[in-house]
Formats: sequence, C-alpha cells, structure tokens
Amino acid sequence: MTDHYEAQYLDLLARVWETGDERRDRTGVGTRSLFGPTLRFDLTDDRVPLLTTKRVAWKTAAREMLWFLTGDTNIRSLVAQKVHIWTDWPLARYRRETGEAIDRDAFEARILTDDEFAAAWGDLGPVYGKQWVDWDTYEPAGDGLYRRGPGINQIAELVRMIRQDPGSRRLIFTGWNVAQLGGMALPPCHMTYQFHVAGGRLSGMLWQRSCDLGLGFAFNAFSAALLIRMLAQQCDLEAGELVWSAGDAHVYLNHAHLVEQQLARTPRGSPRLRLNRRPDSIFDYRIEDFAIEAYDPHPAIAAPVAV
Ligand SMILES: Nc1nc(=O)c2c([nH]1)NC[C@@H]1CN(c3ccc(C(=O)N[C@@H](CCC(=O)O)C(=O)O)cc3)CN21
Ligand SMILES: O=c1ccn([C@H]2C[C@H](O)[C@@H](COP(=O)(O)O)O2)c(=O)[nH]1
Repeated sequence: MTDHYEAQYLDLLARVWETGDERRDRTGVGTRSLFGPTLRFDLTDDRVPLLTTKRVAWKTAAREMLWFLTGDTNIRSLVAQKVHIWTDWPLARYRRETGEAIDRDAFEARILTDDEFAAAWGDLGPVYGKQWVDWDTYEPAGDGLYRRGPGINQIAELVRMIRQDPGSRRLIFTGWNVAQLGGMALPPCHMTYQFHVAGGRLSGMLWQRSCDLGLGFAFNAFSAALLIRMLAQQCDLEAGELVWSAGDAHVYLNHAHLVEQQLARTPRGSPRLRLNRRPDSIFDYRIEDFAIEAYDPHPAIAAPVAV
C-alpha cells in the first residue's frame, strides 16, 4: 500500500471483509463487523479525506451537513435539493403503516407538493438537526410540574467555547439524547464530536457508534472534515486533523462487489477543499461556499442501502 491517506480506509475495509465477525443485523441483510477502529486524516493545507477509489457525491454530503445545521428534521428540503439519501426511512414507514405500495419517486413527489403529507410522513423525528441546535430543556413550573425551557443550541455554544476557551476539554456536542431515541427514525450514528485546539489549529474527533463502511463512511468522513473546516474558519483557526473512531464498523454482505472493486483500485491524487467565503456565522454557509479541487476519482460504484 502507498502512504496515501485513503490506504487506512482500504486496509480497514479489507480487514473487516476478511476477518470481521459475520452476523445478522437489524436490517436483515447481514454484515461482517469489527469493533473500535480509529483512522486519522490530515486536514492542513485544505486536504480533505474524500475517497478516490470511487466517486463520492460530496455535494450531497455537504447539503446534508447544512441541513443538520438548520435544525430541520424533515426530508422535504433535502428532496427539494435532489438529495435522496434519507428518503428510504420515511418511505418504509409509509408503506408499513398504510400498506400502500407507492414507489420512491411518487413518494418524493408527494413530499414536495403536498404540505400536509410532508408534515405527516416526511419527518424523521428528533434526529441530528434537532439535537444539535435545539436540544429540549425543561424547567420546574411548581407542583412537581415542568414546562418547556429554551432549546440548547449546542453548535452556537461550541463556537463560543472554542473562541473563549480553546484549551477546554469540554468542546463537545452530541446527538445522543437518550430520552428521545425512541422517536427517531434512526438513532444517530455519527453521534459525538469533540474538538481540540493546539498551535492555532482546530482538530476534531468523531465517535461513530455504527458505520456502514461501504456507503456511510465516505459521507461521514467528508462531512466531519467539512464541519471542522467551517468551525475553524469561524474561530479564526486553521484546521488540524480529523480523528475518526467507530464502535461497530461493518460491511454489508451485499457490498461484496464494492469491496472487491475498491480494493482493486489505487487511490489517486490529493483533493483540496476550498471555502470561498467567510460567512457571518456557522449557520450561514451555503453550498456555493464550498469547492473541491484536484478530485480525480475512479468511477462511482452503486450499492444498495440497508434499511
Ligand atoms: N445502511 C445505512 N447506511 C448508511 O450509510 C446510512 C443509513 N443506513 N441510514 C441513515 C443514513 C443515510 N445515509 C446514506 C444513505 C444512502 C447513501 C447512498 O446511497 N449513497 C450512494 C449514492 C449517493 C447519491 O449520489 O445520492 C453512494 O454511492 O454514495 C449514502 C448515505 C447514511 N446513513
Ligand atoms: O451517518 C450514518 C448513518 C448511518 N450509518 C449506518 C450504520 C448502520 O449500517 C446503519 C444504522 O443502523 P443501526 O442498526 O442503527 O446501527 O446506518 C452510517 O454508516 N452513517
């Protein structure tokens, strides 16, 4: 293997495929699984951990990240931007609860055109965005009663803390709101982020409890790097490193072709992520603010997503 940044990922993919514990999983598809890997990616000089052994739809991942930051949990605004990666879960719920065999395109069309339908069937519950920028609080209202308090914006708080107290060991946000897991379409996978400032550089660690190495990883690593870059820019820091750690890192059994093809390819080039503008706040980024240069990946590889 070369010393290309992607070699770590390919080594992990091979290791999981060759030595992972084969088991049935929640989706019924089956996986091979390994516990607790850590990968590190250099983010200096605009480096970004975009996979090159398949083309990654990085704008889709970036749009998803911007959607998280708005606090929105309904797929409607994603679908309006032609982002389809979250559609399968509301679609499965709709089919299950109504017995109607609607196809995916028709479901998305209804989400876009019918306000009531979108409100009833497009929401994923209190997933990432809700927890990141509007974590529910409750305050005593006398007689043992509680009323809703103001929501906590963990991201705004994080920016404030990085600026005011960069040496803090509490630069953390999390989507793992135990009391609300039951209402979520899926409990958060990329669940906890911690940050560290040293030598004018902001590094970030992502703890991902569960990782689909064939599909999710490419998105999760890119998005985490993007978030670190945005936070660094807002805090007048450079970006340092992304440390990615997973709990259950797995490959789905129906991704054999993807593993075989990616391992047969040689990583190439060193793409760069440019931020074209410095928005007024972490919540004001737009998709046009991001550009990827020098990205010359191998062709995309289609793979089914386990629902
Ligand atoms: N099994 C599973 N894997 C995941 O990665 C995953 C979930 N479930 N559930 C929630 C979200 C949704 N995510 C997804 C879902 C689909 C793709 C996907 O199909 N990606 C394709 C096409 C992307 C596109 O161009 O739209 C890919 O080739 O990367 C990626 C991430 C990540 N998460
Ligand atoms: O950002 C994400 C979101 C989801 N995944 C994957 C990891 C698993 O394969 C499924 C979630 O299933 P659980 O049974 O809840 O673990 O989705 C991902 O890799 N990245």
